[in-house]
Amino acid sequence: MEQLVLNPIGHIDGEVNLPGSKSLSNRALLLAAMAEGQTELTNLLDSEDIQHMLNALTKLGVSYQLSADKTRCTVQGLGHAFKVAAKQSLFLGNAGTAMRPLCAALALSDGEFELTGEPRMEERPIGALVDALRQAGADIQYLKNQGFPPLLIKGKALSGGTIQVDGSVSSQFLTAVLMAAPLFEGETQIEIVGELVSKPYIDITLDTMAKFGVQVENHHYQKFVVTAGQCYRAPGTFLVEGDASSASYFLAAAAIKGGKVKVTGIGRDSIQGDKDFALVLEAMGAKVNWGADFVEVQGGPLKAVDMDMNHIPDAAMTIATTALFATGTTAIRNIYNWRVKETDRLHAMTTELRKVGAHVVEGHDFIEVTPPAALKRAEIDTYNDHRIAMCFSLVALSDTPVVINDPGCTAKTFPDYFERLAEISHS
Ligand SMILES: O=C(O)C1=C[C@@H](OP(=O)(O)O)[C@@H](O)[C@H](O)C1
Ligand SMILES: C=C(OP(=O)(O)O)C(=O)O
Repeated sequence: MEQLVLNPIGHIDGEVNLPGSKSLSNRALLLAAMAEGQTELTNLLDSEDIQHMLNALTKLGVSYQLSADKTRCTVQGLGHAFKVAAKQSLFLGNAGTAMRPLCAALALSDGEFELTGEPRMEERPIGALVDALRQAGADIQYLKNQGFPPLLIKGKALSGGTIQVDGSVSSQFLTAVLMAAPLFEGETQIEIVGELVSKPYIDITLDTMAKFGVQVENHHYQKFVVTAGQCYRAPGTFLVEGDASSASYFLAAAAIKGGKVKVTGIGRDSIQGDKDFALVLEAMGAKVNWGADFVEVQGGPLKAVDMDMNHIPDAAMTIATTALFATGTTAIRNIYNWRVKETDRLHAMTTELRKVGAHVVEGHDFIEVTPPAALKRAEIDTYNDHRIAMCFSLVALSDTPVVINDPGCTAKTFPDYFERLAEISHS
C-alpha cells in the first residue's frame, strides 16, 4: 500500500483556485445530456466521480467533447430521456451523485440498465429512492441485497402524481426524483417523509434545474411541485462553481496555522451550502473575508464549538480534525448519515482521531473531540474515503509528522489534493 509522510508544515499562506464542484458537475452533466440543445460546461471537475458519470453517458449514447484537461465539456443534449437498444451495464464506482440521479433518470428511459458499483456502494442505501420511484410505476429490482445496489432497471414511461420520498437518510434521493420529474408524464407532487437531511444540496439541485429551464415550487422543503409541460433546455454555457467542500481543507489550514488563505471559485453568492464552513471557522475564532468569487480566511487562536452540522455533512468532517487545534471540546451534532457514506465516517473518524491522541466520544449521531496536550505521530487509515485522507493532512500543521495510508483515495473528488496543499505550505 502506498503511504505519504507529511512533515510538519511551518506556515500556511497563499491562494488556491478551486477545482469544480462535484455536486454541480454531475448534476449539470446529467441535465445537459437530457436537455434540448448543446451545453458547454466549464470548470468541470476532473475526478473519479465525474468520470463515472461521463462513462455512463457514453454508454447511454450521449455525445460530448471533452477538452484535453477534462475541465471543459460540450454536451449534445438528447432533448428527452435515454434510449438504448441493448441492455447496458453501468459501473458507477462509489459515486452517490451518479448512482442516485441515474437510477431515477433511467427508470423512465427506454431500455434495460444494470447499475453496479464498488463493494462499498453495495452497502450504501438506495431503498428510499426505489420505493419512491415505484410509486410512479417504476420497474426496479435489487440484484443482491434488498434496498442496496446493484440494481436492474427496466425503463418505461412513468406517470407523475404524488410521490412520497423519505429524506431522512440522504438528500440525494429527493435530488434524484426532482431531476427526473420533468420527464414524468404528468404533474409531480413530491411529499417529504421524515426530517430532510443535508438540505442545502436541494438548493443546488433546484438552482441547476432552473438554469436548465425547469421551475420547481418549493413548499418549505416539505413538498415540491413540478408542473407538467416543462422540459430541460440547454443554457448554452454552464460555469461550474469551485468545490466548496474541497475549499474546507485549505481554509481550515489557514485558521489553524494563523496564516492567510484565499480560495477562488466560490464566494458570498455561491449556491453550495458548504460555503458556510467558513462561518464555523469564524465561530471558532478565525477571520473571514467574503467576496463575490472568493473566500479568505486568516487564522487566530481557535476555540471549540458545539454545533448542529447536518447542513454541511462533508465539510463538517474537516471540523473534526480542526478541533485538534482548538481549546476545549468540539461537538459536531446531527450527523448520523456520516455512517452511510464512503465508510462509516463516525466510527472511522473516532478511530483515527484517537490514534493521534485525541479524546473522542462517538455518539449515534454526533462526535465530540478533545485535543491532547501534544499530537502523537500516527499512521492514518483512510478506508477508501477521500475526505479522511484530506482531513488528516491537517495533522501536519502540528509539530508532529503524519502518515497517510493510501493517499490516492483522494481521486474520488480531488486527485491532486496533496500537490495543491503543498503550494500553500511553507517551511
Ligand atoms: O447531492 C449531493 O451532491 C451530495 C449530497 C450529500 O449527501 P447526503 O444527502 O447523502 O448527505 C453530500 O454528502 C454528498 O457528498 C453530495
Ligand atoms: C458523501 C460523499 O460522496 P457521494 O457523492 O458519493 O455521496 C462525499 O463526497 O463526501
